[in-house]
Amino acid sequence: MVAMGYYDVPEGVDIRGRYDPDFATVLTRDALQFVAGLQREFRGWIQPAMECRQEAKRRYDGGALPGFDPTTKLVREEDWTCGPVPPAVADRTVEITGPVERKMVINALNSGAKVFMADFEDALSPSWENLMRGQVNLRDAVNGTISFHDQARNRTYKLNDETAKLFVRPRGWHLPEAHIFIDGEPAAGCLVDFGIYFFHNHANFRAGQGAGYGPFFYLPKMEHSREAKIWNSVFERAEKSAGIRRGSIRATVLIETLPAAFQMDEILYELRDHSVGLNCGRWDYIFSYVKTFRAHVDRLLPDRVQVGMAQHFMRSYSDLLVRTCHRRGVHAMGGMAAQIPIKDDQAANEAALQLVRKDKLREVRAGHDGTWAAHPGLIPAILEVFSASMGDKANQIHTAKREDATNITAEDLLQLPRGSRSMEGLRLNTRVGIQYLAAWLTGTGSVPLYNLMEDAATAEISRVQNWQWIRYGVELDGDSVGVKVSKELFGRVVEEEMARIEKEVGKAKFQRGRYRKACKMFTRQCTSEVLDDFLTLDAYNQIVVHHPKASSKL
Ligand SMILES: CC(=O)SCCNC(=O)CCNC(=O)[C@H](O)C(C)(C)COP(=O)(O)OP(=O)(O)OC[C@H]1O[C@@H](n2cnc3c(N)ncnc32)[C@H](O)[C@@H]1OP(=O)(O)O
Ligand SMILES: O=CC(=O)O
Ligand SMILES: [Mg+2]
Repeated sequence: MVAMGYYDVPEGVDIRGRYDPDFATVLTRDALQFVAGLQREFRGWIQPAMECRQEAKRRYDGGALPGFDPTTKLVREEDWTCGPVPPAVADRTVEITGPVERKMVINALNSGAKVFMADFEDALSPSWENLMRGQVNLRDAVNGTISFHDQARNRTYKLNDETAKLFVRPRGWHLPEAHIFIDGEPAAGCLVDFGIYFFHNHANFRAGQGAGYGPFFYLPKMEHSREAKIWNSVFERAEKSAGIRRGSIRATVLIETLPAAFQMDEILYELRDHSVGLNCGRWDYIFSYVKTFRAHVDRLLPDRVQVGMAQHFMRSYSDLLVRTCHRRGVHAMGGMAAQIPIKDDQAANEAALQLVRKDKLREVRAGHDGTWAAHPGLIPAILEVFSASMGDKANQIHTAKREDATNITAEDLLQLPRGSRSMEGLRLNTRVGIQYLAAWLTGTGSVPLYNLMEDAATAEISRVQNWQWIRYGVELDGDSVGVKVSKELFGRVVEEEMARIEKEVGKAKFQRGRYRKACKMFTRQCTSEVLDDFLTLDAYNQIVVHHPKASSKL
C-alpha cells in the first residue's frame, strides 16, 4: 500500500528523491526489498572489487603494463563454451541504443533494429527524474502498453506489432544512487537499475520478448573478471528469488576498459551460463587507454579524431574479441560509429553514411555478428552492409572463427596509436567537453554536436586527452602551430571556445544553460594534478536533488 505522498519503504530503506505517484508504481515495497537484499548481499563484494581497481591503478602508475594473468592461463587455454544462445536473440545484426526516454524507447523498439539497448549509462544523465521515469517507461514497454503523445506535433507514439528485443544497460559499479539509502549508505546505482527493472519485468519479458529467456542486459565498464563474478552471483540470486531457471538471465559484457581486454575469456567464463557475448565499447576503451597510462609519458595520444578502429591496438582488440567469443559460442558485437544523419546537407549526409558503411564493413569482415546504431536513420545502411556479407545467416558464431587472431599479443593490444596532435584537436576537445557536460547537467546524456553523437564515453576522451596533453606539456605539431600545451594556453583556449559556444548556441540559450558551470568543472578536471577516475562522478553531485521534506517514512 502506498501512502499518499510517501514511498512505502521496507526497513532500512530511505528514499530521498522526490515523491511521484508514477515513480511509486515501480518503487514498491517489494521491489525495494529486493534491491535492498541485493545491496546487503553484494556490498561486501563490490567494495573490495573497487579497491582492486585502485590497487591496479597504483601498479600502472608505477610503470606496470596490463597483461594476461598467468594464474588464469587454463581458463584461456582449455576448451569450454558458454550456454547456448537464446533463440530470441540469435540475430543481433543491428542494435539501436539510446537513453530510457519515453519517446525514444518507442522509436527504438519500432526502429527495425533487431535489438534495442535501453541505456541507464553512457547515454543517460542519471538524475532521479530520468532514472525513475526510465523504469516506468521500460515497465510499460515490456507490458506492451507504452504510448506517448507529442503535443507539439499532435502525434501519438505506440508500439508496432514487431519490435526490437530489449536489452537494458545498468550503470557501472562505481556509481552510487544517492537518492536511495540502504542501511544508511547510498545504494549501488547498478543494483538499483538492475533490481527494479528485473523485479517488475522478468515474468512478462520471459513470457513475451524473451521466449522463455531473459531479461537481457548489457554490462558496462568492468575492469576484471572478479566484477563479472559479482554480476553472475547477482543474476543467480535474482533467478532464485524469482523462481526461474538458472541461465534465464543473459548479459553481453562491454569490453571497454584496457585491463578487461586481457580478461575476455575470464569474463565469459565467470558468466558462462548467463552470457550472450561481448561487445567492443570502443569509446570508453580509448578513454581507458589514456586513464590506464596516465602516468606514462611515452603513451600520449594523437588527436581524438585520429584514434579510430584502424589503429593497430583497436583492430587487435576487435579481432581478439571476435576470436574469443566465437570460440566460446557467443556473439561478438561491434561498436558505435559516431556519425549521425545530417539533416540540412545532403552531400555531408552521404559522406557521413559512407563512413558508417565503411566502419560496419570492417566489422562484419572481421567476424562481428552485429553492431550498434546511434540513430534510426542509420539502420537500413547498416543492415544492408551486414546482410550483404552474412546473407541470411543470423550470426557468424560458427563460421568466422578467426583462428588467425590466436596469436594476438599484449604488445598488439597496447601499441601506441599513431598520429599528430593539433591546436584544433585541443579546441575541439574543449568545445565538445563543455557542451556535453552542460547538457548532462541539465538532464540530457546524449547529444548531437558537430554532426556526431556525443555521450559520456566520448566526452571522457575529450577530458582525459586534454588532461594528458596539459600534464605532459605536449607539443602541438599537427597544424604547424608548434606550441606546447600549458595551463596558460589551455586557459586562453577555454575562454575563446566559450565565446565560440555562446555565438553558436545564441546568447539566450547560453544564459539559460549551464555552460559556465560546465566550463568550471571541465577546466578543473583537465588541469587537476591527479586525473579524476570519472567525469560523471564529480558531475553527479551537481544533479543529486534530495527532496526538502523526508519523502519516505521509516
Ligand atoms: C559510447 C556509447 O555508449 S554509444 C551508446 C550510447 N549512446 C547513445 O545511445 C546515443 C543514442 N542516440 C541519440 O541519443 C540521438 O540519436 C542523438 C542525440 C545522437 C541525436 O539526436 P537528435 O539529433 O535529436 O536526433 P534527430 O532529431 O535526428 O531524431 C529524429 C528522430 O529519431 C529519433 N531518434 C534519434 N535517435 C534515436 C535513438 N537512438 N533511439 C530512438 N529514437 C531515436 C528521435 O526520437 C526523433 O524521433 P521523432 O521524429 O519521432 O521526433
Ligand atoms: O559503451 C560504449 C562505448 O563505446 O563506450
Ligand atoms: Mg561505454
